[in-house]
Amino acid sequence: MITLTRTGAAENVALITLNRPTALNALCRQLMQELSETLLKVEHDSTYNVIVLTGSEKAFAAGADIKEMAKLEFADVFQKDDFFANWDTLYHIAKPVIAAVNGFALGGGTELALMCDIIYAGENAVFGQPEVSIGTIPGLGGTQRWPRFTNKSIAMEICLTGDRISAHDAKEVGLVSKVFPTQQLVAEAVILADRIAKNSPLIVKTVKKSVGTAYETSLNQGLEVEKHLFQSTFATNDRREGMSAFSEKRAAKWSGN
Ligand SMILES: CCCCCCC[C@H](O)CC(=O)SCCNC(=O)CCNC(=O)[C@H](O)C(C)(C)COP(=O)([O-])OP(=O)([O-])OC[C@H]1O[C@@H](n2cnc3c(N)ncnc32)[C@H](O)[C@@H]1OP(=O)([O-])[O-]
Repeated sequence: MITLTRTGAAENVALITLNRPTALNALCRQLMQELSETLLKVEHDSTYNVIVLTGSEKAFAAGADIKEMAKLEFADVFQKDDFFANWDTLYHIAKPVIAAVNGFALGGGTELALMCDIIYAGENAVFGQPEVSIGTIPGLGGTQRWPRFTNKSIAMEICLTGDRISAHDAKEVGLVSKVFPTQQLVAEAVILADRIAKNSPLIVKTVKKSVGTAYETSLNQGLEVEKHLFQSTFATNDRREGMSAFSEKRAAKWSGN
C-alpha cells in the first residue's frame, strides 16, 4: 500500500506514495502501519535528506477508513494505547516532509497533509474535514491545526460544515504554499526537495525544529528556543564550512556534523 522511490538530482529525496487505489487511499490500519515503517526507515537512513509524500492524481487520501472504524466501540478507541501509534509518526519525523496533494484530501487525508512541513497542491486538490457529517470529529489534529494555520472563522466553517475547499481556496487561506497543474505537482515537489537537500542536513533539521516550535509555544519561549538552536549551530562543522565557503567564494561541502 506504500511505495518508496529514491529520486531527486542527488538521489537523496524519498518519494513516498500512498497506493490503495480501490479505496481512494483511505487510511486503514495496514496502510498506516506501512507508512509509519517506511517513514522510520527513511528517517534512519542518512542517504535520504528530504521526504515527499504523495498519493494518486485522484486522491491523496480520502480520510481514515470509515468501513474499518464503523465496527469500533468507545472502548476500542479509548483503551488501546496503540490506537493512534502509527498516526503520529509523520509528525515526529525530523527530516523535512513536503506533501504533494492531488485530488481528495479529506478528513485524515487533510490532517496527514497538515502534519507535513510544506504543502504543494495540484489544481484538482480538495481539502476538508467531513467527519461531522459521519457523526464524529477530526481526530488527527484537524480542529487544532486549521485554526493555527488559517484562522478561527475558517477552521470553524470547515470543521462545522464538512464543506470541501479547492486548491486555490486552500492557498488563499494559507493552508498550501503553491498550486500546480495536477500532472506537474510531484515533479515540482521534488524540485523543491532538491533545493532543500542542497543545504546541510544537520542545519536543515535544526531549521525545521525551530520553525516547528512556533506552533508549540508562546513567542517568548519560541524565541528562546531559536536563540539556543542558533547558538548550537556554532558547534557544528557545517556552520564553519558554510561561512568559510561564503568567504572563499566556493560551494560549501557539507559533512553533516
Ligand atoms: C482508525 C484510526 C483513526 C485515527 C483518527 C482518524 C481521524 C480522522 O479525522 C477521521 C476521518 O478521517 S473520517 C473519514 C473522513 N473522510 C470522508 O468522510 C470521505 C469519505 N469518502 C467520500 O466522501 C467519497 O468517497 C469521495 C467524495 C472522496 C469520492 O467519491 P467518489 O469519487 O464517488 O468515489 P466513491 O465511490 O465514494 O469511493 C471509491 C471507493 O473508495 C471507498 N472509500 C472512499 N473513502 C473512503 C473512506 N474514508 N473509508 C473507506 N472507504 C472509502 C468507497 O467506499 C469506494 O469503495 P467501494 O468498495 O467501491 O464502495
